[in-house]
Amino acid sequence: MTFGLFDILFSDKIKDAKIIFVVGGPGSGKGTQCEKVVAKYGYTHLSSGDLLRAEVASGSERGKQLQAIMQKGELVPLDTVLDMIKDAMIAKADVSKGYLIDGYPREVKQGEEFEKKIGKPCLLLYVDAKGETMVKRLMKRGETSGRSDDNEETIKKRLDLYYKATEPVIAFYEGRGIVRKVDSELPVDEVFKQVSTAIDALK
Ligand SMILES: Nc1ncnc2c1ncn2[C@H]1C[C@H](O)[C@@H](COP(=O)(O)OP(=O)(O)OP(=O)(O)O)O1
Ligand SMILES: Nc1ncnc2c1ncn2[C@H]1C[C@H](O)[C@@H](COP(=O)(O)O)O1
Ligand SMILES: [Mg+2]
Repeated sequence: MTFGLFDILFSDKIKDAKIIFVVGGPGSGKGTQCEKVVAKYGYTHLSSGDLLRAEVASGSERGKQLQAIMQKGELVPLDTVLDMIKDAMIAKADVSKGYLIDGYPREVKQGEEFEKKIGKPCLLLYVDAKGETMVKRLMKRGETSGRSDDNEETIKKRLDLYYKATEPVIAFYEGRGIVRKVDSELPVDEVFKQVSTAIDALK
């Protein structure tokens, strides 16, 4: 991997910005909590899923390929999603004091590559809910979301993949001591109190 002048300038610009990974199962409430963090703390919310859906909505050839993968509940290639996140971070580097990286890393390798190319997270917010709760929430959300992956078959695949590929991410960062778990079985505002406690504790 080579670093150019541009990468050095980017690293310098974001050196004081907090990077928070927001990890949890599909429908656990990551996006819901991130919106509240944006409102209270003014951080920049970057959801990897939202970035990918924007590419799909653009109608590009790449978007068509991504849609086929997401429809099946599978993960898109690491480089694609990391490049999108990095570009979105660069676009906000002058104004952002903190980044919420929602839905990333989905596997340990994604976390390692992020740290090589962008920087280290200071916190991993683990948004925890039971499998049955997540399925219920997504089935309900699917009535209005328009998301092609909010259907019974794809929800099951997304959940299986979460347990297999993403839960090890939490164990990986627990080893670093930066994981804070919030109980997303509780009402949204109660969950947010726990989220706020974790963010307020950051130096
Ligand atoms: N604590 C909560 N209690 C009840 N409903 C909740 C709670 N948090 C979120 N929801 C609802 C809002 C949505 O309709 C649905 C999923 O929440 P959302 O924030 O979109 O999850 P998510 O971002 O983790 O899902 P995905 O991984 O699919 O993007 O559940
Ligand atoms: N970090 C990611 N790596 C690979 N694929 C991803 C990532 N984030 C989102 N995706 C794909 C696969 C997911 O099923 C869909 C929807 O993501 P969501 O976080 O539920 O909005 O996008
Ligand atoms: Mg979401």
